[in-house]
Amino acid sequence: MWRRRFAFVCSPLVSSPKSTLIHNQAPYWHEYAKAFTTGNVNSEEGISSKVKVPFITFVLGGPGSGKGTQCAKIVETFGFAHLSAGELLRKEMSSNSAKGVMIRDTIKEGKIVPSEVTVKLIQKAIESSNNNKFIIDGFPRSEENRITFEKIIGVEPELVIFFDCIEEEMVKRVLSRNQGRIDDNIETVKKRLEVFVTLSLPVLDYYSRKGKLRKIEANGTVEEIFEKLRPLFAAEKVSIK
Ligand SMILES: Nc1ncnc2c1ncn2[C@@H]1O[C@H](COP(=O)(O)OP(=O)(O)OP(=O)(O)O)[C@@H](O)[C@H]1O
Ligand SMILES: Nc1ccn([C@H]2C[C@H](O)[C@@H](COP(=O)(O)O)O2)c(=O)n1
Ligand SMILES: [Mg+2]
Repeated sequence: MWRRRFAFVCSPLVSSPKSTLIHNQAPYWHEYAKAFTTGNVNSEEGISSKVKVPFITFVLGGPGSGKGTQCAKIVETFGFAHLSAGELLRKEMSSNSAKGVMIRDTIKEGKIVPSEVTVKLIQKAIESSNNNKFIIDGFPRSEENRITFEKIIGVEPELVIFFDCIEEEMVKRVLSRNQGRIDDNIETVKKRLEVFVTLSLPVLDYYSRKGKLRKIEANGTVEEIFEKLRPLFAAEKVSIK
C-alpha cells in the first residue's frame, strides 16, 4: 500500500498503482530475486510473496548538478545504498587492464562507457549488498544504458530524479571540485554537457512519459535542494512491504 500513497503524494501522473518491479523479468531475475529472499523461495512456485524486491531510484543531471552530494544525504537520512556508476567505473579504471585503459580514455573524452561494462559493475554491487533500497547515481546516461539495465537486471526504477541546474553553475562547481578527477577540466566538461543533451535527455523524456520523473530545481544551496528531495523519500513511502 506504500506505493499507492507514494503515487498520490508525489505524482498525480502515475497512472497505475501496480508495482512495476516484478514485471519485465529478465532471465537473470530469478537468481537476482534469490539474493533478496527472506529465505522463503519455493522453486516450484517461483518467487514467494516474502521475497524482498529491490527499490531502485535513478539519479540524473548534468556534470556538477549535485548528484553525488545529494545522494550522500539521502543515504545518511533514508538508509539507501548509494551506487555511483561513475565511481564504480573510476575504481575499475584504476586497474591498468585493457578495460581500465578503455574506461579512462572514455571518461577523459567525456563520453559514455559501453553499457554492458557499467551494468555488470552495478549488478555486482547490487548482489554484494545487504540493502534492498538502491539509489543509482549517474545512471542511465543513455537509452543504451537504460535498455541494457532492463535486459541484464530486469528491474525498473520506481523513481527517477533529475537535478535541473543551470550550465554556468554546473561548470563553476565542477571546476572548483578539486578531487583530482581526470574529467574536471573545461574541455571535458563542455563535451559532457553536449553528451548530456544528446544522450541523457531522451532518457529523461522516456521516464517522464512513464510518470516516473521528478524534476528538482538544483541551483540553490545543498540544504535547500535536499529539502525539495525529502518528501520523495519520507520513510514510510519507500519501505518495502
Ligand atoms: N548546491 C550546491 N551548491 C554549491 N556547491 C555544490 C552544491 N552541490 C554540490 N556542490 C559542489 O559541487 C561539486 C560537484 O558536486 P557533485 O560532485 O555532487 O556533482 P555531480 O552531479 O555528482 O557531478 P558529476 O556528474 O561530475 O559526478 C562538488 O565539489 C560539490 O561539493
Ligand atoms: N552511466 C555512466 C556513468 C558514468 N560514466 C562515465 C562518463 C562520465 O562522464 C564519467 C563520470 O561519471 P559521474 O561520476 O559524473 O557520474 O563516468 C559512464 O560512461 N556511464
Ligand atoms: Mg558525481
